[in-house]
Amino acid sequence: MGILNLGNNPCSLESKALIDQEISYEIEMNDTPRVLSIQSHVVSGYVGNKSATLPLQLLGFDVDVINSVQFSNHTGYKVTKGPILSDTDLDELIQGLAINGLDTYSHLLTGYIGSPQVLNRIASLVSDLKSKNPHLIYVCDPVMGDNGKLYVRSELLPIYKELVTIADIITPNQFEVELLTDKKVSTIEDAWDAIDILHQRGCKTVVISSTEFGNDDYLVAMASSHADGHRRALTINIPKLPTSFTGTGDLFAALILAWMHKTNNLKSALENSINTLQAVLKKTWDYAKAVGDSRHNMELKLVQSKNLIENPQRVVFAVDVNKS
Ligand SMILES: Nc1ncnc2c1ncn2[C@@H]1O[C@H](COP(=O)(O)OP(=O)(O)O)[C@@H](O)[C@H]1O
Ligand SMILES: Cc1ncc(COP(=O)(O)O)c(CN)c1O
Repeated sequence: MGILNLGNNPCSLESKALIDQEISYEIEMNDTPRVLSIQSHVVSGYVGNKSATLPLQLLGFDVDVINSVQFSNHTGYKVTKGPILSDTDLDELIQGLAINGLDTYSHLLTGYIGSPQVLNRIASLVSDLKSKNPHLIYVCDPVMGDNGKLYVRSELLPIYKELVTIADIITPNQFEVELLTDKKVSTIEDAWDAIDILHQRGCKTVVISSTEFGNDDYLVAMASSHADGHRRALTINIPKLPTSFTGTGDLFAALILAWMHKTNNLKSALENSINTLQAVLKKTWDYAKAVGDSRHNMELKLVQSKNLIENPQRVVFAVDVNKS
């Protein structure tokens, strides 16, 4: 806006300062990370892209959104209605972006995808986007189900088993780890074994959003990465709220993406993500307790948590685990 006022005396010191300021804004804009996020959209509530977009934007990302479904609400309500994106719809959107030169991204994030045909397109999309930006990070949240129940079609599983091998970061929950590895995960050692299987298949960073091994007080999130021949393995205990939420996995994947980019440090990324989630969930649960815990009242209180997302307060901390 300074530039518009420069007409009269473009050589003055003041105007030069304004021009310098404009240039630095422009550089900042060019440096802004750009995420292509392919997940569900819900008209009402906060899952999928509705859960991921605002936090990514608040943390400084431009977010380009493709809605894999447009549902009235998440699948936990009495009914869920709305259209599912087809593979030809996806192809058209990607083509439009490519023709206009809009397909250079720093990150690709995929979450809830309702159709096997669309999920089948993601591997080639990853390689196309990596040909535009070889440094692109692909974060795959293999959204399939929770607590032993699938909430997507079972044909998605074999496709995810392939897809996670080309992802840079994956963020499954405990049930999804079991599905991906065909391995029952009943103890923390089972979980480390499953993580090793996923590393052996090619995934560099595995973050399990939560595990539960019979402890009523804590969930445990686990993170492990192999980078430049160096292994880092972490766990973090999460005080458990006595209820269940929806959209938390989607928020978690978005936060991990954002904080990995901002800190380039698995421990900080895990701590910031978990602490943000705890603050958002506490706000959500306090509200639901006060007004009644209907599905609608249990939707994440994201908008109300703007400051907590921007400035996570670290209350719980990750610990290193010795793994070779
Ligand atoms: N009942 C709960 N109490 C405390 N934190 C929770 C609870 N449910 C979810 N979370 C938080 O949300 C994150 C993601 O939840 P999770 O259930 O693992 O994902 P998903 O929705 O994919 O199943 C966890 O890491 C945890 O921080
Ligand atoms: C449309 C939709 N999108 C995404 C999700 C995933 O939610 P969560 O983050 O809790 O795994 C759900 C949960 N059933 C859903 O119904």
